[in-house]
Amino acid sequence: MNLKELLKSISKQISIPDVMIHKITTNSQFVDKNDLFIAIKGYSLNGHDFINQAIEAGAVCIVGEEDIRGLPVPYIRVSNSRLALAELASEFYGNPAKDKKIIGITGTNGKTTTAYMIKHILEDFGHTCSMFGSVNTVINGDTYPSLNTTPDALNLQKHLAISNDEFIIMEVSSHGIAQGRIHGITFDFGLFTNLDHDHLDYHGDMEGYFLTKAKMFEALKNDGYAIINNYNAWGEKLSSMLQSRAFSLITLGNKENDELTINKITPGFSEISYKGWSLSLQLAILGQHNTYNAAMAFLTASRIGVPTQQILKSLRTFSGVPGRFEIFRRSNGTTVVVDYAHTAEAFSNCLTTAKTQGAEKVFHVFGFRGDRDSSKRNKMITISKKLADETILTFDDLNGVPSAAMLQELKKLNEGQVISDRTLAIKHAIETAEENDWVIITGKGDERYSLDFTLPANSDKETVEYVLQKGVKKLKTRR
Ligand SMILES: CC(=O)N[C@H]1[C@@H](OP(=O)(O)OP(=O)(O)OC[C@H]2O[C@@H](n3ccc(=O)[nH]c3=O)[C@H](O)[C@@H]2O)O[C@H](CO)[C@@H](O)[C@@H]1O[C@H](C)C(=O)N[C@@H](C)C(=O)N[C@H](CCC(=O)O)C(=O)O
Ligand SMILES: Nc1ncnc2c1ncn2[C@@H]1O[C@H](COP(=O)(O)OP(=O)(O)OP(=O)(O)O)[C@@H](O)[C@H]1O
Repeated sequence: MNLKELLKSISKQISIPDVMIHKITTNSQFVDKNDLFIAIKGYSLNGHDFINQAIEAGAVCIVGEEDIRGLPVPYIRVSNSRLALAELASEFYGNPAKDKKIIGITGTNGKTTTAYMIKHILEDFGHTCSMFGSVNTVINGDTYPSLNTTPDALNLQKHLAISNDEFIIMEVSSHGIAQGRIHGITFDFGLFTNLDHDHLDYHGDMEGYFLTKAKMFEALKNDGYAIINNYNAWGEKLSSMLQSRAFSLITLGNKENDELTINKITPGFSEISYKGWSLSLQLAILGQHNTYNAAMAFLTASRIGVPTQQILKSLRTFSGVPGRFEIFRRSNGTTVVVDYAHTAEAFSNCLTTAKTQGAEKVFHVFGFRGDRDSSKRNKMITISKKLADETILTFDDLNGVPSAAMLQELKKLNEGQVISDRTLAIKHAIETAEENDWVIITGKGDERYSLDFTLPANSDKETVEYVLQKGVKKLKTRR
């Protein structure tokens, strides 16, 4: 694309070279000849510090938000580099969002599961779907690993440009919203699953976190649908905020105005009321929280036009998401669950499910990601100690925190049991548990990477398969 043409919306500078740019990048290490480099102030580093490196590597123009002069190539100063990045990326890829039907899912928990459920229902009915989320990215039937829950603006626009699918189902994280990754995108559907204490290191307090999530609904089309889970108090608050908006507001809850009500949840089977009909919702996966996710998926698919009985049929065959309440059995009968819970409410759902399934004793193994919201840790410990019979703390992704400091923190939080080596902690719990006991491991799910390079980056699923000798003979020490 011609650089002058690309920059016309943000700069009237006549000295912009008349060149075809090769690509846009925000990382000086990836700059090639004739690239446009956009300097972003990051969480830990500042892209403006890498401008000279970018120019040396061949950047023909720089966009940034700091006052910088005397560069050998044109420098365009904008008020917000991240927003400029989103606008330029959209322009560069031909404004791909405008013709797409986009379903945005936000909330603390349940985004991935709900996204998978919607994809499964729509595909069963013959639609094609792209999906951008924390587990992986699926476009035109091909699967790629995901870097972030919500792709950065450049990748998002690129993904949209290459997708030929009828629907785009995307998880929208609060970081993604705050960092302008979805700037310029408009949604046909906006889903809010719930809100629980998380990411307050980034958002300050629950109100700030909530308002960031709520911003996604500013980008909902007037003829679109907001689908909100009012069983969560934050959902109710969001619903009342959205009352006067032009789009349709559809709620899941237990009040008269709610379109779908969950009357009874039993393992694998729930009774729901939908538009006056009494229906039974059957799921092959466990976890009472999954009934809420299924109800959100139901409401979405229903508005898209999938018949009710067809939706219920698809939900019955939904096999779950890797590392989300995934169940394994030891030869002695012990049930082992790998889950991705990161909040107190998610812990409560998991541990309660084990008890309602008849677990005699529940062993709970988990840790905390280093350098991330430490204010939620006490709540998580409290709920684990209340609902589990044995709480075993271990290392999660240290994310740069020295192991000695994390060990000290774990010992302070749980005077009982701390086994720092995650594999050993999991092995200990599984080998101690008896026939009717459950071992619940929360934190890494099937996440096969680590932000830290000091510990092996195995997922909990891999570790459990190794401990149970299910095909994995040797645990890889990927870092
Ligand atoms: C803390 C954070 O948000 N980091 C994100 C950020 O990293 P970054 O490397 O750009 O930031 P940085 O290191 O401060 O660098 C600043 C700038 O300098 C540039 N730079 C840096 C070094 C260099 O040599 N040259 C150079 O130009 C960088 O390219 C960048 O533009 O931008 C990257 C590209 O978009 C993201 O992948 C990365 O997400 C990391 C992996 C992360 O953990 N993010 C979390 C906070 C996150 O976004 N999570 C949510 C989900 C949360 C949830 O719901 O559980 C998500 O949507 O994924
Ligand atoms: N509706 C729900 N309410 C409460 N907890 C839930 C709900 N759905 C899932 N969970 C819990 O949250 C964990 C993560 O689920 P899921 O991956 O679907 O959520 P997410 O919003 O995508 O989370 P993340 O952004 O951390 O990947 C699950 O393993 C489960 O413990």
